[in-house]
Amino acid sequence: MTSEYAGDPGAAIVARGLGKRYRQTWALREVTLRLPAGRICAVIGPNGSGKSTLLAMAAGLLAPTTGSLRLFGEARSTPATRRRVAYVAQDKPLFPRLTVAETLRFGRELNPGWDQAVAERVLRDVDIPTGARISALSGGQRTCVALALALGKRADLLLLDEPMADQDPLRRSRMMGALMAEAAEHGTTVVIATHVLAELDGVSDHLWLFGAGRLRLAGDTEAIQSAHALVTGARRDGERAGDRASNPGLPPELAARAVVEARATGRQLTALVRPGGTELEGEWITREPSVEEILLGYLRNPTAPPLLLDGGPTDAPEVAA
Ligand SMILES: Nc1ncnc2c1ncn2[C@@H]1O[C@H](COP(=O)(O)OP(=O)(O)OP(=O)(O)O)[C@@H](O)[C@H]1O
Repeated sequence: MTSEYAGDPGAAIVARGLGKRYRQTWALREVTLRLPAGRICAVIGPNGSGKSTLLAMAAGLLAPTTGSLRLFGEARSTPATRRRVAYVAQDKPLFPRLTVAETLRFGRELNPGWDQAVAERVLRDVDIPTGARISALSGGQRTCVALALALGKRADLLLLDEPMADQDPLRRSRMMGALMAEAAEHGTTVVIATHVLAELDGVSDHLWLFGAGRLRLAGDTEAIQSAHALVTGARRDGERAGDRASNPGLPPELAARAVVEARATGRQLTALVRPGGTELEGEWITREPSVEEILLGYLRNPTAPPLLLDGGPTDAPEVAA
């Protein structure tokens, strides 16, 4: 085992050539990424693109078919690593017969570093009475209890699979606020799978976008933003917008770049491109796109060229870890 890879404690997650196959179907293929500790990483992708599979492998609940996955430089499924990780699964399994208070007591007994005050504060923030039975809570309220359990564990890495999907807008914003405050105070790394793109701006500082089991976009959010430009201009006669990188309908100065997506609205052409090549001449207006605009561009065009800025270890062992 190479020491550089195994001893990369500055990285919360390092994956190399990671893949997961269910019978004949690959849920995830050839994923190589590195998430520095302390980051808030959003995991985006259409239904079935492999997000939950990645999180479940990181949580030590699924074994990779290929490649390796390490947390804080260590094998992901050792007891020591598991203690550093809290995972909120999509279905948020809780014991329905227990009360909220009994559920927290359970959390305290299982976790040596348990922080009762944090768990109680999260529940108070969203008005969940600790005397209520889990079976009497709504789906959204149960999610809050699952998040309180995860935060009370005081883990170094929080893996959250669509935690806000069943929250009303007010509770969603309160939960995100509580989560971000806790993460900032303790330097916790958070990996959060979500479909809610609008709420990522200013929250996540790292992004992974998956499509059909492959990583399509990965890296620091600011680096991804500065690697794209949103270009708007008037269509010329005979041009038509399409959504392929090699779009013959694009003006030559745009077609020469990596085009993520191009769309026409009336006489106007808007294209999400990667900067490079010659300066754009003529009446083009260029600006930096928002994170949401970039993600939507990649989601709308599944054939857009991938941009993988995470790098990854170069001398990592090939064995599954
Ligand atoms: N236990 C399983 N057995 C067989 N196939 C599975 C299993 N779990 C997931 N898959 C398949 O693996 C692929 C990835 O699924 P995964 O749940 O990771 O996607 P996802 O991006 O989390 O989707 P969603 O946004 O709907 O939660 C899908 O094609 C899914 O059908």
